[in-house]
Amino acid sequence: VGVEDNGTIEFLDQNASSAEASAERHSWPVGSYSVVVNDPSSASFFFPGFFDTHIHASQYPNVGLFGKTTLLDWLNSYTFPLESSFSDLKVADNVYSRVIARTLGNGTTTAAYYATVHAAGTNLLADIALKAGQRAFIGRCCMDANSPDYYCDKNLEEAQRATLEVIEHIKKIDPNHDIVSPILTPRFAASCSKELLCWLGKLSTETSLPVQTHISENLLEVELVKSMHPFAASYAGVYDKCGLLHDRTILAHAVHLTDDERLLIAKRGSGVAHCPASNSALTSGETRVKWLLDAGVKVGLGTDVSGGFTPSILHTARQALLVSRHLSMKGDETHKLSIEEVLYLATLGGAEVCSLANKLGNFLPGKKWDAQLITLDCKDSPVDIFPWELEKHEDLVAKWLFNGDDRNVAKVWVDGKLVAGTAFQ
Ligand SMILES: Nc1nc2[nH]cnc2c(=O)[nH]1
Ligand SMILES: [Zn+2]
Repeated sequence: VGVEDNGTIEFLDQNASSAEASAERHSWPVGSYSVVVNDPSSASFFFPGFFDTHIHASQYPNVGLFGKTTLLDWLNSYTFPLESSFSDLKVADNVYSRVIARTLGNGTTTAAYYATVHAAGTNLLADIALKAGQRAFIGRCCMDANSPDYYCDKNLEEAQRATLEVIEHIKKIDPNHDIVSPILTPRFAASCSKELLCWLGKLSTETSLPVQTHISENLLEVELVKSMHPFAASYAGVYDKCGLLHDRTILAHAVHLTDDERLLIAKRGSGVAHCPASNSALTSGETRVKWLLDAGVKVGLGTDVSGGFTPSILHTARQALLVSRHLSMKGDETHKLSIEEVLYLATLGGAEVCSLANKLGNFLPGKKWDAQLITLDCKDSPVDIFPWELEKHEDLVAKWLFNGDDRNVAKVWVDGKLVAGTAFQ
């Protein structure tokens, strides 16, 4: 793969014998290129970097901790107490550094992060992502209603001020948002006033900034939203009436949508972050991914750490495949997702949800080199490969999906730069 200095993919050679030979064939002058070559006789391959379209960076210490709770009691007993501790920047620094190192090491080259309500901690998350070289959408969590006194925006004005502070900070550290971008983040309709939702919708229209939020994750939550916001006919309608449903909006979960909501979301061009590990852990339900795709809704994968127990998108893709089979066991085979389909959700699907498919998501020349080098025959590999399997590329990918982990991620590039992996020094 020939990559220009600015990280853009210039060419792909299926049969390159060496970097030099390949560069010469494409008339690249010596020294002006960077060509990465993979040995086809090894159990290794390049793969596009993963997109995590929904992850709460601040909840990383709680991965695996959810007991038998469901969404609303989980928020009160596990989540809000942890997030409130991010008023301490030492806690924020420790957790954010580790979650970024961990996700990058698992091949996540782009992540849409929730931080907490704290502006200073959220700014720190942006600093850490930029320094580590991970593409990141950074959201300060807005929550001015129906939230605990010890952890909330005290009023509308406070939510507005803190939101603008984070946008300003990120503009300063990455003016063109090449690597880190702010994302407007109403936590969910059940924790925001109508005034705050509509202010964020207006801000999004004026600035073109993206939006992320939760939708229809849990049946009790759906009822709560209905009672809090009777001005709209549906959960999706609340966001729509406030100008928050557009083609830069990421909606996490979307488990219990009605058909009308599905069509509205498709019409507005919003994307869904499918979070299968979280939906199983918190017994939220089973998102009908094929049903969404059939209507033209964009779908990517989200770990939803720490409703989800794994920071790995590979593991999340595995969960997406299994959840689709649980849906199909109820009698409708059309729900079943293939290996190719869940890996599409993990990469190009995620790029579409993040409105980045024009520059990321696969290896078409002209796109950016955000990539992983996967090696299945590495030291301590969790995957056993047999000699007769080396030529069967589809089988190698299947074995990787079901048994691989971060030990198989040898190198991770973002924007053409090597940023992580077991071979990263
Ligand atoms: N999974 C999940 N759903 C939410 N709904 C509102 N907040 C949250 C959260 O932190 N995690
Ligand atoms: Zn979430």
